[in-house]
Amino acid sequence: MKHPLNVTSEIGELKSVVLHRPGKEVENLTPKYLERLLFDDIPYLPAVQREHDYFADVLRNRGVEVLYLEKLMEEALKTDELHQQFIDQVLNESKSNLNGSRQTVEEYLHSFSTDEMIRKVMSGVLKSEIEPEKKVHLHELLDDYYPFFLDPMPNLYFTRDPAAVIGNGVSLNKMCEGARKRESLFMDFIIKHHPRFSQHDIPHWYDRDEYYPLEGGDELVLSREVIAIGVSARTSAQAIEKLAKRIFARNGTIKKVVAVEIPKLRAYMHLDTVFTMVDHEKFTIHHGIEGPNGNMKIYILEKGMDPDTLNISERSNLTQTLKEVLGLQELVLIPCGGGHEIAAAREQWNDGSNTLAIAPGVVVTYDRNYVSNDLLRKNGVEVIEIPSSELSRGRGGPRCMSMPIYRKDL
Ligand SMILES: NC(=[NH2+])NCCC[C@H](N)C(=O)O
Repeated sequence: MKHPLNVTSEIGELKSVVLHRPGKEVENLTPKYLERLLFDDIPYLPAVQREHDYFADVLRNRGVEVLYLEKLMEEALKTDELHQQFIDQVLNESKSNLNGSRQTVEEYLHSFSTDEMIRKVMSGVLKSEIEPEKKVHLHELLDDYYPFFLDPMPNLYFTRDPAAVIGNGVSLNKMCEGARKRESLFMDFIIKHHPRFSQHDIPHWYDRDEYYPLEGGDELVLSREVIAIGVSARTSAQAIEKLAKRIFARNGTIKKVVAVEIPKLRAYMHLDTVFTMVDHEKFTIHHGIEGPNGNMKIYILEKGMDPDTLNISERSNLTQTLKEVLGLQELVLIPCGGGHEIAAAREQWNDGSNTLAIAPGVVVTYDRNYVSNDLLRKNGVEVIEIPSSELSRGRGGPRCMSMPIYRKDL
């Protein structure tokens, strides 16, 4: 039986991808909770869905199999036992908001069919949804002025982050921000229980119950031998070490993990917001991540003498390091917004460097980043633009909105 996961590069022809179409969860955003829920504005639901459908159609038209997170999840929860197990886990991980109403919320979730229950968990449960007569305890009756029993998960359409496929294994991520911690539950259940995956040997390079945070936007598969991981606002050095050791212990093809430190800023939250691969020797970059003279802190991790050690060596120049680890003579870095002081900052904020490669030299990008898109074309890249007025409000681009599970080997 063919293994269901295969990602040995960022640019190999994309065959299967997991997306999430934004749903009611984005309508549960209000100004008061925007910052905590990691949004800068409230997307208009019909428009954000139209844009997302356009994105999915672009992929399908290019022969990519588009899988939806909630559909996979519904297919995974086939028994009553799994249904119950999922509800239990969601409630356990949402404990602080339940206000003593665990049983009430549990009964409420059980009143839905599996697909509706999954959508409910994603969109959040408002206290006002549950009939007052079901509230029996004083603390339930008292208003604590917080509207949710279960917080909405508006960032779910960024399927890149909670889990990432590397080789034929998965990194089930420990999300850094409270607002996103529960998101990785879905892929965890899918990998364990969906028939497409459950029959296979799928190594876990990381797990969601680890202590140190690691997010998929920081994980880039540069080649069969090399992965790059951002040391960022969301991903810690300790997590990178742990993942590297697990990967090396498996003795597969990956020999190097390149840790790239980037400034810990909201605008640059993950490595893929400032750096993505578009072709064998072409990358987008936002120069704001480089220090004076283009210097950066880059470390190459390799297998040490015994399973518990790593050899770590330092580098300072991104171009040189990429040439070295990828064995390239030439390398082109395509600057976001052409490196112009205003255009670069504006387009980076709207994910101008965040490209999703669907084949070598073919990328999907947001239409609004026209300076970056023109420059990509001038560098011989085929650029497929998608509408982005609403999608971009969540601060993520086409790469963030996709979780490739199968790419053709280069
Ligand atoms: N891979 C990415 N760059 N993802 C972007 C995620 C954006 C999301 N609002 C967050 O703050 O987490």
